[in-house]
Amino acid sequence: MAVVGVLALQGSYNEHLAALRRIGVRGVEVRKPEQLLGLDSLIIPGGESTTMAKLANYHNLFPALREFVSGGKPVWGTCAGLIFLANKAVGQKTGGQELVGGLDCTVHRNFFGSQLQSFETELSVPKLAEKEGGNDTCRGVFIRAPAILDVGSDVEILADCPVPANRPSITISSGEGDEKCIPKIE
Ligand SMILES: NC(=O)CC[C@H](N)C(=O)O
Repeated sequence: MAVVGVLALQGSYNEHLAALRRIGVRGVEVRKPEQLLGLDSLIIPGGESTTMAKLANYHNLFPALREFVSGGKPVWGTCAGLIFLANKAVGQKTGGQELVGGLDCTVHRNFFGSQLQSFETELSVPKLAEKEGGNDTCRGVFIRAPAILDVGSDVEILADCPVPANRPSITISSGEGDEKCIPKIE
């Protein structure tokens, strides 16, 4: 049976492990570099990416995570996990944070604002339904969520969501002076 690793440093790793159990898939907690060996795929859960990065540094996990990602096995990052996988992140805390990288995109860490601007919405995912079966919509939960600002030409976008009208305007620092991030509103 395939073994799915779940990065278990901080955040919603228990929920991912419980979801895997519910569908009869073996999930294992990953906290040390050697625990990545022999996994068939990896989930990096949501949580708080700065804290997660500090813990990953403490456990010397970044080199092994990068090796796993570049090895080409499936890796799924939700929320903070997505931030981990992005090649570039903006809106970081002072001093920045280390990223695993591998996904050719730029993310904004807290694009939608504070916890109060968290929201749920129905996402249209026809391409996913075509490939995997099931409904062509799926409930999206955006908890202090990041947004993907741009992607490389090899990235396939399976779903997107309009920017909510109540999203606060955020000033982001690109490292080359401050700039205003003005999202496309559909
Ligand atoms: N739900 C989440 O994982 C939120 C991620 C959070 N914005 C961060 O910077 O890590």
